[in-house]
Amino acid sequence: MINAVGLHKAYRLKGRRIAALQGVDLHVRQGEVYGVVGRSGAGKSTLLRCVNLLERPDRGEVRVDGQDLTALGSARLRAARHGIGMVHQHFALLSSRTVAGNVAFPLEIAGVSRVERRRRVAELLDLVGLADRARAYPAQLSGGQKQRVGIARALAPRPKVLLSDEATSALDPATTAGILDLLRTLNRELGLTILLITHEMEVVKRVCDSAAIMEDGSFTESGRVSDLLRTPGSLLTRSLFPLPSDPPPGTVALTYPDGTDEPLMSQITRGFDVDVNIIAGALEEVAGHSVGRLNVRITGERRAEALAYLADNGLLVEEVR
Ligand SMILES: Nc1ncnc2c1ncn2[C@@H]1O[C@H](COP(=O)(O)OP(=O)(O)OP(=O)(O)O)[C@@H](O)[C@H]1O
Repeated sequence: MINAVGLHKAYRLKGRRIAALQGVDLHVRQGEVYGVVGRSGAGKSTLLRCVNLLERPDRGEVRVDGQDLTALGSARLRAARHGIGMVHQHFALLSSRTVAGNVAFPLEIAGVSRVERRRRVAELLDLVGLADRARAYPAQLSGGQKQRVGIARALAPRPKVLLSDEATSALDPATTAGILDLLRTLNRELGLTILLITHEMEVVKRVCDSAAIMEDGSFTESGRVSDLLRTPGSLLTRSLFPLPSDPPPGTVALTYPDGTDEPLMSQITRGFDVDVNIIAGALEEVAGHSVGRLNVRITGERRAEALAYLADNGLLVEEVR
């Protein structure tokens, strides 16, 4: 749905050249939630602005829904942007307009009739759980409610893609969870493709099907979260699941990407005559799936066979040296 290849972007600031994007390839599948996570200054906002061409990349190509945005003139680009909604960290609502007036705004610009606007605004406010606040002004809303208005407004032109620029970073954890769950629901029910940028791993953990880690203008790791959880040495896996203590050398870190239904530990103790001592462990939810991490000491003559058995059964097996 979003395919960006070889994106480069540099800024000039007081005679200094700042390379914000240094060859980013981004592939977001239709209907998935994709998170780009990284520290402040990594280039996340620049990347997002290059995806809808609010910022023109110096080099590289951006395709959204099959259309090469980098090749379009300004009129066709404006039209293409109707297919790409955006929500902002600080909501960007018009304070002089009511909730309904904010959501109706893009529809007015697009020349949608008054009757149709009313119908659509009511539908959108219902969708984001704000049907009873249509006449309120932004100043009368909580942060979470403001972001719901921002989301409803972004969805008004029926975009296929939603870009989220740190949509939850100004919100407290409970409100963040509510907004992320709303994004997940919209993703599932409307088939909306969502690209979000964030500096919080928790956001990736809660909603993302795929993710990339961004550092100094490029991706150091990217892919489906379920695949990254199977990738030895994955930074994302380490950041999502720091083990409770520094794992002692000679132990093994095990990741269960598909939950912990199989009694694999008892199978290896019986099947390979090894002893298993559990040192630390955690079970977490990742985008609605449970993922386990264990740090264990395994001893016995057939230890190597036991580890191979675990890997064959879908576990990521990493020896701690
Ligand atoms: N308009 C601009 N002019 C000059 N430099 C800029 C501009 N926009 C971004 N930069 C610089 O480009 C680099 C990447 O910035 P960007 O905002 O994309 O990072 P980010 O990961 O989104 O960080 P943050 O979360 O703090 O916004 C930074 O060094 C930033 O200072």
